[in-house]
Amino acid sequence: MRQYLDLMQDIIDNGVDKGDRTGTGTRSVFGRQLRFDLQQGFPLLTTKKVHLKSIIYELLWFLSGSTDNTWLQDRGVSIWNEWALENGDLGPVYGKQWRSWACPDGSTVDQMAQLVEMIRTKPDSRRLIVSGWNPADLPDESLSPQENVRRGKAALPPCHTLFQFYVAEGRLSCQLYQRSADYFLGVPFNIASYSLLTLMLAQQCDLQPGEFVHTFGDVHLYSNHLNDPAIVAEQLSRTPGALPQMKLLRRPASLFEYQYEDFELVGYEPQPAIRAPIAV
Ligand SMILES: Nc1nc(=O)c2c([nH]1)NC[C@@H]1CN(c3ccc(C(=O)N[C@@H](CCC(=O)O)C(=O)O)cc3)CN21
Ligand SMILES: O=c1ccn([C@H]2C[C@H](O)[C@@H](COP(=O)(O)O)O2)c(=O)[nH]1
Repeated sequence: MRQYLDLMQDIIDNGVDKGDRTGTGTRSVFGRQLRFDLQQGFPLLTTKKVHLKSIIYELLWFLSGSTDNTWLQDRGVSIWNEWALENGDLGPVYGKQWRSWACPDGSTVDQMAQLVEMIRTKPDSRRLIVSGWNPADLPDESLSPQENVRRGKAALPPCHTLFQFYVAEGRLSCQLYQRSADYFLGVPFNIASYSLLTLMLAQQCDLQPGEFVHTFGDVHLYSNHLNDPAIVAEQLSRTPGALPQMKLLRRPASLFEYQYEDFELVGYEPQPAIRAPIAV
């Protein structure tokens, strides 16, 4: 995961200091890419301990089509708490767009089910795409996440906006376009989440995993992470270790039937966790 630290240094060296929606302030660059060969191990950061349980449950939550934060809270995952209404509602976020995108005629599109079917039947297709970006459901940036949810909009617009798959020589690769990336807190989660999704889809479609290509729009370090020597500087002072392996212990009947217990991470020996405040 040397490339993760290299892009962190790139943001520090080449970034521009800007204000942002949360009022925290960021240093950012625009347009970057990381690549991970999924045959070389599972790309979970080793230079800090990453809480994989939250990542797995969040992905299973997206795949279930839920947009209710209480599903996560019931499983001990608190990463979406700051954006939800008291009843757990987050508005039409990822789960809704992935599994039941609303059409003007009242019908819905299950983009994930269609994706599995397309990879199986038309692996050479150049249309193996899922979009979370639905302009009809976008929040008003001048209102709080909760106020947007009350008005039927998403709490946040999707950060991982669009992803595409590619099949060649029996391998399945995934490229994500992430429009906005909290490099210290969000990105380690996003890398692991999409890598895991690619492993699951490969298993479901009888393919081997290929590459995860992570393309960024606005990739930023929040100034409170950057200016705290115990956060970004500490991360950069550490040397990456060997990557762990992710084992899928069972082949469920569909993409939508995986359970937390189906995943086993082997050989993860991270350095200690680094706590950081989240910008809301
Ligand atoms: N500013 C910001 N950054 C994000 O990454 C982000 C948002 N907002 N809003 C929506 C979701 C929520 N995500 C989050 C939220 C919290 C953590 C976080 O605090 N991570 C801790 C561990 C927390 C845990 O797993 O319980 C970490 O040290 O990685 C990570 C991603 C990703 N997204
Ligand atoms: O999966 C995620 C979700 C969110 N983020 C970050 C990126 C930004 O720092 C904020 C979202 O704020 P916007 O003003 O909507 O861009 O959350 C992430 O990195 N990964």
